[in-house]
Amino acid sequence: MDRVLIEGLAVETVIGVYAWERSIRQRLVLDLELATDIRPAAADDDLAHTLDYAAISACIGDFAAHSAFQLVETFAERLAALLREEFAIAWLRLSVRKPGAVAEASTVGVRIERGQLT
Ligand SMILES: Nc1nc2c(c(=O)[nH]1)N=C([C@H](O)[C@@H](O)CO)CN2
Repeated sequence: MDRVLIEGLAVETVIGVYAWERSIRQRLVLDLELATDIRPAAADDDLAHTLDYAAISACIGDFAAHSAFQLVETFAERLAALLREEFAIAWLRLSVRKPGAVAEASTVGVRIERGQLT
């Protein structure tokens, strides 16, 4: 199956388990692979026949701006469910990274896959 890609998408959100994290916004960096057949869009050269990565990126930014989860796990799970519902995405792989959360690591985070590849 083909994929539409969104890589290195930076968003600002309230995220974290500790008290000091509840009153600040922190940066998360997301990578997404969205399964879709790109041939109909390519055949017609028509954005309406594919997953619009600009619209999806805007949706993610809005989701982050209005969420305040403790765990990156929860952020990832809820976002994956929202995107699959809103954009009829059969399968996706989503990485959510929280750079700077662990000083000794270049980054930390989670990667999930949801849905079925047909
Ligand atoms: N698996 C996880 N571990 C931790 C998380 C998390 O979201 N998932 N969060 C924290 C803290 O919020 C941390 O990011 C603060 O530096 C700790 N471990």
